[in-house]
Amino acid sequence: MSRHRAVRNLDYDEVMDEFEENLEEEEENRLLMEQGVADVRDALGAEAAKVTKTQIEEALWHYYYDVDKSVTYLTTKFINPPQPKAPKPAAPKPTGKFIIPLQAMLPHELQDSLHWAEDNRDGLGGRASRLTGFRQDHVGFRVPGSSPSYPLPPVCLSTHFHDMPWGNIPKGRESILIPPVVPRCGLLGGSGAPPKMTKLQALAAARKKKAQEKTSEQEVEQTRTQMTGLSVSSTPTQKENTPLSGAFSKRLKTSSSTAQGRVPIIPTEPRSESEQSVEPITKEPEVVAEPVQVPPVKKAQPSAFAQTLFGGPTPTFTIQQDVVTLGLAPSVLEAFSKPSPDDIVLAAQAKAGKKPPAGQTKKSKLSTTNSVTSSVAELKIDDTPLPKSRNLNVLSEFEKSTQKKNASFVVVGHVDAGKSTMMGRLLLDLNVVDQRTVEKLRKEAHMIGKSSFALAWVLDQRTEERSRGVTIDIATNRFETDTTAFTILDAPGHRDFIPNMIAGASQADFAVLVVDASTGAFESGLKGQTKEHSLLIRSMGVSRIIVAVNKLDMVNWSQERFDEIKDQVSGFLSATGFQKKNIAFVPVSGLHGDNIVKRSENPAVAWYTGPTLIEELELSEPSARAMEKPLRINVAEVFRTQQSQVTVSGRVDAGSLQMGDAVLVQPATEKAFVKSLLVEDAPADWAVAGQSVVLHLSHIDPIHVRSGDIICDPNKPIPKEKTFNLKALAFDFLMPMQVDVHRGRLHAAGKITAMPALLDKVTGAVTKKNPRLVKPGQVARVRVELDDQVPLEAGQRVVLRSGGETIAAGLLE
Ligand SMILES: Nc1nc2c(ncn2[C@@H]2O[C@H](COP(=O)(O)OP(=O)(O)OP(=O)(O)O)[C@@H](O)[C@H]2O)c(=O)[nH]1
Repeated sequence: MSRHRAVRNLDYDEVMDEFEENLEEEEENRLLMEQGVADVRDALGAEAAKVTKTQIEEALWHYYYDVDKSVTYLTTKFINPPQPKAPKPAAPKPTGKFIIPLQAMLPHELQDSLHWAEDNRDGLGGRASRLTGFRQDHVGFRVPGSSPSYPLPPVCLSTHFHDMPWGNIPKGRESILIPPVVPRCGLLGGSGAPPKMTKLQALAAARKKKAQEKTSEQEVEQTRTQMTGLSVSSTPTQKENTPLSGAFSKRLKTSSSTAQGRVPIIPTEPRSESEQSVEPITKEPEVVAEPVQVPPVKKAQPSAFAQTLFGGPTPTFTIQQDVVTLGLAPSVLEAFSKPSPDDIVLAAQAKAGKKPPAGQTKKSKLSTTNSVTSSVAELKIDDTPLPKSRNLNVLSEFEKSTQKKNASFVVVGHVDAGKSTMMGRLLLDLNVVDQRTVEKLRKEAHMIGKSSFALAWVLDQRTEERSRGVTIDIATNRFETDTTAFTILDAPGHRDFIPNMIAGASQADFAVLVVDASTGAFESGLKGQTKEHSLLIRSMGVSRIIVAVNKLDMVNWSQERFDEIKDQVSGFLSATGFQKKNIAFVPVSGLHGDNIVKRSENPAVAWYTGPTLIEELELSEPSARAMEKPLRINVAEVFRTQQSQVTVSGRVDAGSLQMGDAVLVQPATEKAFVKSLLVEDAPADWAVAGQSVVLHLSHIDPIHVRSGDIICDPNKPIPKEKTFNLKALAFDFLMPMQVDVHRGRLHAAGKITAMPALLDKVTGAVTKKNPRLVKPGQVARVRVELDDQVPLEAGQRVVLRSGGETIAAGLLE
């Protein structure tokens, strides 16, 4: 078994613990020796002067502090040495029948020394052989590796070598043989005073001996497992030698620490067979007379373990050495022979952008590449200069301007009530759309059997809308009268597209409610979206409404029908919250253009002398503008243009802005700059509340801007809320339930968590606390909790829907 394997099999923690314990025992041994010397001197009496203290100590050490044996030995050897016997005739040389090892001819002290040396071939403490009871008698000596053992007669060197020339020493020059009590070769390779055998050395030797007997692969695997679980702390002293940072450096430090503190780290070359031989021992000192001199002994190379325990040549720490001298299995060595991919990445990061070194696995390369790619992708390097601001006083500019007043209205009503056709007619008669375009649309509509939708196609421009004959999303268009610039928000009437209608209604100053006057259509519409749209627009703050009683041509312009519808709708609208002064009725035919822009020339409509639709529109005042409040723009659409990767359209709900302004996008909380802007589709330097704008933003990534977001003043941003209280008008039964919250283009999932009170519709006073149920038509304070944070603030209007139905709408408190 190699020394490495033996070292691996040691439990280093246990060894070190015992080493510390034995330091204390060293002191006990010293006291014991002093006491023994004193006892021996007492026993020798006057003869004690003939021996030195060193001889006494060696005797005591040899006989394990046995005073009697030590006295006998000292008396025999030093005080009353036996007279040398006369040389005997030459002994018969051993025959070839019995080959007796030379060791067997040595005195038992030398035999011990020889065994001790054998035990120390590889540098580990062989003195343990004596402490562990390994004593060999010179009779029946058994040579390891040879068998059988042969009983031999006692021999002595003087007898054995009596015929040797150098053995014929003149009598006067004879000296007394003092066999070395402790051999000078071995563990530490020292030649000075014999070191004491400590328990720790004995333990190490015993374990080595034991470890040598273990050779199975199972034990190797077990050792690997133990090494894997080995846990040691790092020491700062290794930091100087391990300049790498990160996990790799940490592991190096740990490894070094382990080696330094517990494991031998000096790589030692395996000794040659010659070095491991017992040849030096065979040249051990002869039995010579005084002076006592120990012949030079070849120094054994101190073992790595011995160096660790007792010190030795200054070790040289290198990373590779640390790993190698751990004596790990090849697979383990391989695993730690190179920096791990993580270490490489960390090192590369530390070196700021240098290429990772080769040798990584494909997987690590891929992950590193992905990481770098994503990092690069996340880099937002917008080196375009910031837009220059003219630092205008926008409100002052607005006052000085000669712009027409802006007004936007949403066109609502039941599906197929004629909303798009009516707006098409309006644009046609206002020459916003020329007759040629309408003729073209008429032909196209005719080709698919939808000739009657030609005017509607002026606004319904999507293929699906045209093929299906229904409006799907809000269609915007603009026209101007002498006094006002109008923005049309043509909303879908189909119930499936209510959220889009809500988005349109949120941008409107007032509304045009289109009612189909044909037989049966009005009634069905009243039960359908006529009623729902009316409730919604009122709940969303629209206070002015123009009811266009359409398709009267289909009922021969019946005044009765008109009056009937007027009565029913006005009653309903009043109940919804519209004031009578803000409700207007106009008998029209969108398809034929009666009373849209031009007063009807049909005699059947002579009974109506009131304003046309366009006149009613002009009579409608836009709602109050919150120009002096912090900037709030409700983002309707986000798209890409030549001017900017991030272009948004929407309506300025509050405040003002100008080119070059910094803005904040919520809920992303991302800053951007207004590169340029359009107001009512025309380039402008500034915009104020109530205007529809298109903003070209810079210094922001498109992923941070979505429909429904709020662009706001970065100094006074709109808060992001997850819960809010709502003063809601119930369209359906309300109770704690899941709801969808709609605000403009924003849709957010949430739930009604509480209904603190029922409120009076007019005064807003609490009429009942904590109702279990809110009935349709009642107003209540409800608490809504959202799944995610949403930019919300008091004064905003939101709609609650559930299961595809509008169940409530109201005002944030
Ligand atoms: N006779 C007659 N038909 C009309 C009039 N206005 C619209 N229509 C017809 O009504 C049908 C629906 O018209 P649209 O304008 O698409 O109705 P809408 O309200 O916009 O429909 P959605 O937007 O899908 O809800 C078309 O066939 C029109 O020709 C009208 O004044 N008289």
